[in-house]
Amino acid sequence: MSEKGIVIVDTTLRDGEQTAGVVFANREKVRIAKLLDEIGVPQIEAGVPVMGGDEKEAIRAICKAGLKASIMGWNRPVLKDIEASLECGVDAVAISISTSDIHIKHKLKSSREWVLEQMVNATRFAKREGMYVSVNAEDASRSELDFLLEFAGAAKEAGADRLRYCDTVGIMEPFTIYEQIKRIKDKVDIEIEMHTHNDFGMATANALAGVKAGANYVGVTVLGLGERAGNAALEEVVMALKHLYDIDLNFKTEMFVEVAEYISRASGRELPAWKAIVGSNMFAHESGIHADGVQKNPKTYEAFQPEEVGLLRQIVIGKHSGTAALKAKFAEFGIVLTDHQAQELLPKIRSVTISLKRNLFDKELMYVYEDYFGKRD
Ligand SMILES: CC(=O)SCCNC(=O)CCNC(=O)[C@H](O)C(C)(C)COP(=O)(O)OP(=O)(O)OC[C@H]1O[C@@H](n2cnc3c(N)ncnc32)[C@H](O)[C@@H]1OP(=O)(O)O
Ligand SMILES: CC(C)C(=O)C(=O)O
Repeated sequence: MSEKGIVIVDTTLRDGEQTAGVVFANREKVRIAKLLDEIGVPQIEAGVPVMGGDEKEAIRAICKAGLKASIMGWNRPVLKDIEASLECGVDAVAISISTSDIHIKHKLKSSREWVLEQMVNATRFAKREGMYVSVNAEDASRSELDFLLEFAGAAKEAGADRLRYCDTVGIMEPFTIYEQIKRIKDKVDIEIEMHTHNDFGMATANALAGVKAGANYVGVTVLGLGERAGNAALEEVVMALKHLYDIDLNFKTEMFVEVAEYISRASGRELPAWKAIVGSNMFAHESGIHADGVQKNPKTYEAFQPEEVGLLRQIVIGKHSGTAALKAKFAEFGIVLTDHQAQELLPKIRSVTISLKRNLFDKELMYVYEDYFGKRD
């Protein structure tokens, strides 16, 4: 594990907004930045200043909002990009260029030498302007390692503060990414940020593997929003660091659901019930054995306490419920079911849930009870 503290870099406002079809209104961008700042994000990548217009205005407004967080603008290693960032008032710039031959040849239609030259010149320029500089190796995971090392070394020499290792198309897995990050850390004395995409569902695991290998910055987005299958999710990385790696970044995690719901609304993207950490099913228990266990001790089927992320525990009565859940549910209505009554009621409830193809609401449960045992006094 890295000896340096782990720093979260949230890019919901840049890579998150690059999700095909997503647009945040300017006031939403500012509100999101304030929320991220409030929960404890130390660095916010606010967008792409060279786009101009609304984007530039929103970034400028975020810079003027008096936040504690560092505000970063994303740039190509191009003078007009960096000048646009400076005009917004950011204190940090991402200077991004591809290091893989596939990108260099087919996208940039250029050479490795050109890539190095652009990156070095842009980094020197940004440093002269007093910026914190993160040099981004786009498509690092498909780059030849020797060239990536040369790029990292040149970035360091030009004054870069860190290297952002980008698994741009999300093709890495944790064991390989661990080896790669370790190699870079062994060869070049530079801090590393993990920027991982989720094309194979491994963005969070890959980010954590990078941390284990010595990376100490982790790029994330709320809900894992981002290009294609998205990025490593803020809520997953922070909670995994806390509970699996014992690294508590002191985030206001109890606001995670509020923030996730806001981003979901602002992006027009669903917050799935089964979403790790913040989905409404995280602490909903239907299966009889689970509901029974959780009532005896929540730790039996919960990784952490629901309040820690702003959720509540729920016992759901459905097809897979058992008698312990039924008794607990009816106790909430002030009805004490005997073991015998619970056993009699269970098959009736099960058959209603099957015919409705869903769990039962409280009122429906009472109707089944009254149909069977008669109306309560
Ligand atoms: C992996 C990532 O997430 S990278 C970040 C991607 N984000 C975005 O693209 C969102 C914001 N982008 C934009 O608003 C626009 O694409 C702009 C303003 C950056 C550029 O717009 P345009 O000038 O119209 O160019 P367009 O988008 O069509 O094409 C991109 C150009 O940038 C070049 N380019 C791409 N990456 C880089 C780079 N890192 N460094 C230098 N040039 C680059 C491409 O080769 C292409 O140049 P060409 O027109 O000479 O072939
Ligand atoms: C440009 C970088 C930072 C990126 O978003 C990626 O490679 O996925």
